[in-house]
Amino acid sequence: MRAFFGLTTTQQHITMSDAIKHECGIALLRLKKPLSFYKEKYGSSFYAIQKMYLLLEKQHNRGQDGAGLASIKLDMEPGERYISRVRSNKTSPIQDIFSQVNGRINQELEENPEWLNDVDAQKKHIPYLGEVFLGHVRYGTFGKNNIESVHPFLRQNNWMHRNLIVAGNFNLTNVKELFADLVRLGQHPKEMADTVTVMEKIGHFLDDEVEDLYFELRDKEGLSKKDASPVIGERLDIARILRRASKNWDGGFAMAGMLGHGDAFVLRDPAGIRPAFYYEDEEIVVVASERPVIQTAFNVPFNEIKELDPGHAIIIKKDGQVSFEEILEPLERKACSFERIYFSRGNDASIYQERKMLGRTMMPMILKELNNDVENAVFSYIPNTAEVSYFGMVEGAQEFLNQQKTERILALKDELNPEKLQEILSKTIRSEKITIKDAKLRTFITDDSNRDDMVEHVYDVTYGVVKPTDTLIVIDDSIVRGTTLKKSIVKMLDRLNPKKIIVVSSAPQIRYPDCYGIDMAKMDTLIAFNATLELLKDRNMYHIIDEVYAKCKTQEHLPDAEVTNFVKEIYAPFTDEEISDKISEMLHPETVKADLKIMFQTVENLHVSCPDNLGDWYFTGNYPTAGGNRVVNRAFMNFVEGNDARAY
Ligand SMILES: NC(=O)CC[C@H](N)C(=O)O
Repeated sequence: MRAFFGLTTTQQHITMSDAIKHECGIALLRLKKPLSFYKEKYGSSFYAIQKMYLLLEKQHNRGQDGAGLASIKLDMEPGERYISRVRSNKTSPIQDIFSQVNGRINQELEENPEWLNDVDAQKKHIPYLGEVFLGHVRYGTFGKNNIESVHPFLRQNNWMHRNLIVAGNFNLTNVKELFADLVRLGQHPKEMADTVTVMEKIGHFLDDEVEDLYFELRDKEGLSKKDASPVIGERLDIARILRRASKNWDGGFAMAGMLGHGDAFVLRDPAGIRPAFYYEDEEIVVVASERPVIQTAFNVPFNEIKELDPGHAIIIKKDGQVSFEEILEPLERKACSFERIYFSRGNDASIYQERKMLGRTMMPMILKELNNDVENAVFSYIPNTAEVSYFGMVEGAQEFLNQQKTERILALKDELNPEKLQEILSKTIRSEKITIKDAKLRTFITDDSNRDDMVEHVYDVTYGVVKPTDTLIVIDDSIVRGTTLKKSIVKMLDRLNPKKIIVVSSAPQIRYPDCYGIDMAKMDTLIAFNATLELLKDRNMYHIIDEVYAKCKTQEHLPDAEVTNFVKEIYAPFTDEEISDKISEMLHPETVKADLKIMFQTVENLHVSCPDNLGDWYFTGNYPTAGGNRVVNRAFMNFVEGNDARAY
């Protein structure tokens, strides 16, 4: 039964109604020196834990469903704990895990003050005080948000090197097949979670490798079980394990792992869909999903942080040796452009420029809509992710105004006097902070009609800067479902009584589902799809839906490589503009007096703006892996069949 009155956290539902589910973030850190080194140089043996906190906190943009941290202590004696792990799916999960970690550490130090400066004793007794760390922030794309789904996942064993800890930013299109493979191998996975499936896949070949090595050491070198153990750790061929494990993975991934004895790795998918960056010096090796995170946490320059090559793994052996191995043959590079548009932090040196370019390249379309009348225009943005593209848009507007001024000055030439010149030069682009996000807004009463009313107030507006003759141009990073726009933003903006509202999306129309790590797997959650359905109805072309469905259906049993994305056919009869106009119509609330125009970035300009991240399947339907075509057809069939499931 619904609670009638009480402070409920519909905040989540209100502010997230339109937001795309972000990505996951990973952070792997290896200390190359003994703990005493960090204590001496940086004043604390908890150096790595502090760095892990920074690495995760600086990636909190990537996921708020949960967070986790695991650590490995090297060279511990039998019977001593060497693996620690903590996970949380509370409201502020990163805060929660680190307050648990700190709590444990402080408690141990309070109870044993003699350990305060004794690094050896600390390592022996205090949890988390290790040399290899794996952290994760999660936004689920598979299964639920329960604590069992929070990374890192742990596969325990009494053999040190058979302990496997895994965390990833990933989504595979064929998890169900991989799961079936495991069952075929005689395994009995205890849950149907994608991360468990991936981990068990790696674990299976890890076990194999350990066993092979053991028999080899026993038979050829006559080593006892006990003596073989450390040698197995040294000789474990991580690349071979990863090659065998990932052979049939279809998807986007940055999979990170640690083994009980201290080896660690990160493997990136062959199309480079998911990001991974690394940095190494004499003291540390670090891998994270975003570059500036490493820059900030370790104060190192941009060009010293490298991107992990697609299809490659960085492998850090227990002895600190770092190597890079090709695990999967690289495909054409199709790094996810949404990382640049929206997910990743805008303070990355390249992303910052790319986002500005995304705003700037929208200018010709905006000017056309304004009939070049920039004087009666107010430029603004939706906080906070569209802020950078807004700067680019305003720069573009300024450039246009300067051109106009130049032309006027040149036309006046002889008649020019200081007053006239002053008058021309005094014109500026009006750029204002119009929308304010009141993220903390909560509702008291949860019945739906009231909620809509409250949703309207998630954003507030700045009064007094817009005239009734003005057009208000507001840039947003992307428009998925359009719910927040319709229910909140447009209504709020209309209170300022502008003549017209233009909402600019720095991303193109999202027409297809994602299956590589963004939780966007259903067609009818996309406004571009819904608008296209309306257009098909308007023009008596709805039969296309049945035809495409029939075509999808015939492919159901084809191998992935032979599947075609037939969903493209439903968009084919229409121009981008027609779809955008339909979207404008659909997102125009009845009560709003101002004209509304919604315009989207073009795919060409997206590529111009983000030249290294050409992954654009959600806009174009061009999936970089074969499984993508299966997923998009499945998503479409799900829609037609009224099935609300994710399509992978
Ligand atoms: N966004 C992600 O990378 C999610 C990772 C994984 N598929 C999960 O749901 O836990």
